[in-house]
This record gives sequence, structure tokens and C-alpha cells, in this order.
Amino acid sequence: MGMTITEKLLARAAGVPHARPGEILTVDVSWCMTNDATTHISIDMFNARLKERGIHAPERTVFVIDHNVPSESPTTTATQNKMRAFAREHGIPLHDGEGVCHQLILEEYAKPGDVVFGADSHTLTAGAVGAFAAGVGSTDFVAAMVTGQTWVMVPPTIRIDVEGTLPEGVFAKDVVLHMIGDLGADGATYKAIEWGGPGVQALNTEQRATLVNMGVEAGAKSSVVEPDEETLRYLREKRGADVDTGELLASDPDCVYERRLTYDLSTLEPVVAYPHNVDNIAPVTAYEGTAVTTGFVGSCNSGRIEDLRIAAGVLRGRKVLPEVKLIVAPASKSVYMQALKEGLMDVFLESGAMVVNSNCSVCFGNQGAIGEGDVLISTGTRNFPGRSGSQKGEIFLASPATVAATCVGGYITDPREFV
Ligand SMILES: CC(C)[C@H](C(=O)O)[C@@H](O)C(=O)O
Ligand code: SF4
Repeated sequence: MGMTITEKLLARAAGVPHARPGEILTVDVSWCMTNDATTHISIDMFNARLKERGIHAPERTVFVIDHNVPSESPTTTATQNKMRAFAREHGIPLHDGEGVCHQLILEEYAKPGDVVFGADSHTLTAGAVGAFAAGVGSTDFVAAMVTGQTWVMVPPTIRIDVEGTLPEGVFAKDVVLHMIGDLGADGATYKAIEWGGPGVQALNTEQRATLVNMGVEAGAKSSVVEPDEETLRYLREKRGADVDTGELLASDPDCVYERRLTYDLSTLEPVVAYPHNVDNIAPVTAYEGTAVTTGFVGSCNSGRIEDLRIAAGVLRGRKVLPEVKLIVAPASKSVYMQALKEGLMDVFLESGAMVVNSNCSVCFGNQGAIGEGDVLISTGTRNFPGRSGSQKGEIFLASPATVAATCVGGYITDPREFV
């Protein structure tokens, strides 16, 4: 019986010929990443139990300051300074305000065949380039950081076959929200999601990352796209022609999936995740006319250059309603610089949007926090009460196009009117 790409990735990292769902393997970790939301917890654990043994973190660790940057309080700065000191002491690469951790892992580290663990639930984003990637808690992170290995139970795979092409006004964000609505917030708990088919092969890596990144909102442990020529193009664009392109694995024709879904992109329409759950999915048309006070384009799901181009395409020559605050946060410094080169920042600023530094921003609620009674429409990943500020605010999740179109009129708007 054949193996899925996820089973192959884990078998390879464990140095065994086969891996089957349910097996618990000890795998070598290609990269382990942590950010300023939780690293201080891991450092305290390390210092309490391991420091006196002279143990050092191996070179496969990456630190990122992205959740609260610039820091909003002396307390946060203290935790970040702890990260900075630890990184210096152990020679750990530290990305300090350069972008959201998952975007940096995608741009600079992960490659096909890797196994990536991170102390953040959206670590699975690296699956967009054919790696096994998953979030872990601080304890498992510390173990991986000091040993270069960790345990993992092989997840069964849900295969999502995608055909057709995206209609005007419908984007990768709409696709992943459809999937979350169909599976439910717990529909893929401890499963691997494997996206494939001509509809995915036609997407670029930026769009694939949007599909993969929110798999955790359906409970997925990991989510992956089989690497191909587009993957190689992306890696060479980001890291140079001689980049190590790793191991391009693919699922065997006779592998076993636990479940299969099929999407024809041409049949999809723009959707929103309406308050207060991420799997509350409805067509945008069902909420047209709902007044909003705040908009956000950004996050590790939808803050890439592809997303900024989409939002700018709607805003070009138009104005954000003065009563609405639209915040744009590029997912990384390189996205920010690319957007400057393409004149997208001029479009945002001329429309009345506010452009902030590369960070988690409104998605995490550390910037642009909403107040009681505010209605936020966001390209972020979660919409539970209090996610982006007041518990008494409301959050709709949507594509960059729906967010931009909504901020022009001040109420939820079908972006197809603007394309
Ligand atoms: C790190 C942690 C605070 C959290 C996560 O693990 O996802 C955050 O990034 C989020 O999106 O809620
Ligand atoms: S952008 Fe949002 S989802 Fe992504 S890591 Fe930051 S807080 Fe988490």
C-alpha cells in the first residue's frame, strides 16, 4: 500500500521506510521556530532545567519578534529583551520586527521535504512548499530546540482535490473559508490536509499558503501542497538560483486517504466568516449592507504581495469612507518593499488607508484594537470575541478584495461589483 506525502515526509525524518496513521515516530526537525508571544516561556523552562547542564540550542532554531512589535509596554519589552539576549547567547537567528514568523519561514527557511515545528498554531503554513509543518506547545518546543528531534503521531490525511479556475472577485481566502465551513472548526482535528489537483497546481505559492495556513482553523495538525515547478520558482525567487530545493515528494497513487473533498473553483462565490466562529461561513451577499467601522488587510494568511495587490486593485482611484479605519500590515519587510516598488503603498495612502509595519497587527489585536460596538472586517485568521480588541466588538473574516470593497462603502460589499 502506498503512502501519502505526509506519511513520506515523516517516515523520511524518522529514518524508517514506512509511516502509517496513528504511529508515533521520533523525527529529526529541520527547523523549530518561536515568536515573542511565547518564547519567554520556553526560555524560562530552558534556564530552569537545562542551562546548568551546559546544553546549547542547535543551529536549527529561529526566533521571531512579530506579535507585539513595536512593543506596546515595558512588560512586553522585557520578554522580548529576554529573547534577544538568549538568541545572542546561543547564536540563534533573530528576526526582530522583520515580519510575521510564518511568512519569514516560508521566504527564508522551509523547503520541500523539511519537517518544521513552531510554537505557534499557524506553523503549518510551511506546508505550502511541500514540508511537514505543525504547531507545538512550549514544552515540546524546548525539547526540539535542544535535541533537534521531537515526537509526532502520524496524522491521517484528508485530500482536497481542486479543479477549475477562480472566478473574478473570488480568491484563495474564499476557498479556504469554504473548506472550513464544510469541515467545521473540528472537522480535521489531528488530521493532515493535502491540497491537490489542477486547481491548486494553477495557484502560485502565495495563494497556496493562504489555503494551507488556515487548516488549523479546521483543527488540522498539518496541511500540505505537493511541491512542483511553481515551488521551485518561488524558492529561487526568494533565495537565489542555487537554493537547495530539498526533496520533492508526492503521494503514491495507491495511498490511503481518510476522506476526500472536491472543489470546483469556478462554482465558488465570495464568503465571510461571520461572528463569532471561524466556521460560520456565509456568502458575502447574506451580509451585504452590514455597517463596519474597521478594516484590516494583513496577517500570515493574507498579508502577502498577492493580497496587497488584490486590495490595491479595489482601492485604486477610490477612497476609504472617512468614518472607517482601514489598516494594512504587509506580512514581511520584503513584502513591504515589493509593495513600495509596485506603488501599492501610494494607492493605500491615497485611498485613506493606514499602512503599518510588518507584524501580526490587528489579527492579534496588538494594533488597531477594536472597541465596544465596533465591526471589523479582516483578512486575519480568527474572529472569536476579544480576538482583535473588545469582547463586545464583532469580527468578519474575508478576502482582501471583500475587505477593501467594504471599506470604500462602509458596509459589507460584494467585491465582484468592483472587478
Ligand atoms: C502564538 C499564539 C499567541 C497564537 C497561535 O499559536 O496561533 C497566535 O499567533 C494566534 O494567531 O492566535
Ligand atoms: S498573523 Fe495572526 S494568525 Fe498569524 S501568527 Fe500572527 S496572530 Fe497568529
